[in-house]
Amino acid sequence: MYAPISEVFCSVQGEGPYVGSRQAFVRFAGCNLSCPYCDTQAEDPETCRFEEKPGSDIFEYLDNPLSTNAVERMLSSFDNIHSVSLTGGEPLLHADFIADMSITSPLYLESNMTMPHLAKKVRDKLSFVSGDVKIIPPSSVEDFENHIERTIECFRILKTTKNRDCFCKIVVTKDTDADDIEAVIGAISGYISCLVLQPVSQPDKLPGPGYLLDLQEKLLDYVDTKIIPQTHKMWGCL
Ligand SMILES: C[S@@+](CC[C@H](N)C(=O)[O-])C[C@H]1O[C@@H](n2cnc3c(N)ncnc32)[C@H](O)[C@@H]1O
Ligand SMILES: Nc1nc2[nH]cc(C(=O)O)c2c(=O)[nH]1
Ligand code: SF4
Ligand SMILES: [Mg+2]
Repeated sequence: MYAPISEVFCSVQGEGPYVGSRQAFVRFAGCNLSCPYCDTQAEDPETCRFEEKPGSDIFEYLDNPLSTNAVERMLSSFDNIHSVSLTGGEPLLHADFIADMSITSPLYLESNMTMPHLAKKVRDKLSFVSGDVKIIPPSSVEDFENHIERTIECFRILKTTKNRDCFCKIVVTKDTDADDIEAVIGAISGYISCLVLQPVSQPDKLPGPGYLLDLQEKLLDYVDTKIIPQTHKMWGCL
């Protein structure tokens, strides 16, 4: 199996409840959405950059697409990791590649949770699911109701079990509608271990602290709700 991958590196998880845990990251190229706040390049790159020594800022470049064997070889150079983060872009677009991967470290999926038929293909391989709910404007998604139905179905498929921790992250901007969040959390609260409200990184789109704290108070009626900003950007690591 082959997939376009933009980077492979070792860092610590900078978001959500596992913040600070040492991870290897595999960033798949391409996405089915275009969230207005997205901080990651969407296009398929010709090469994948591989930072063999963590934090060195020295990269080796490999031609895309990469084989599962090539990715497994890169990952085997990283020691003492908690898990391997599969991110992107949207990693579920490469569900067959993920299903084909054979590594001993636990797999941690970062997904936009919009493609339930692909979620089914990888369900049994995942130990951690960091599932986003994308509250995005009509310009970014054709049919919002159907988008949310598919999101709920993905959470049902990838829900927390005795072998898997599934939690939810929502990027909150000053345009995010609290009622939209409440409706979807009401539907998925039984599937997740917690909800993380992730304030958007762009300062001009940031909601005020009062808005976030009111939202947290409301959502705590449904599920354990934390407010955690991205931390990796603060200290300049990948
Ligand atoms: C780049 S995405 C890749 C995985 C998947 N496509 C998704 O959106 O979950 C990884 C994480 O970064 C978050 N993210 C992207 N842009 C952001 C921003 N400007 N501020 C805060 N979080 C952001 C996403 O919401 C997601 O939780
Ligand atoms: N350190 C670090 N933590 C992360 N958590 C989610 C990331 C992502 O882009 O998916 C990410 C990332 O790119 N770097
Ligand atoms: S789903 Fe993830 S990668 Fe795709 S545009 Fe949205 S934030 Fe970016
Ligand atoms: Mg990121």
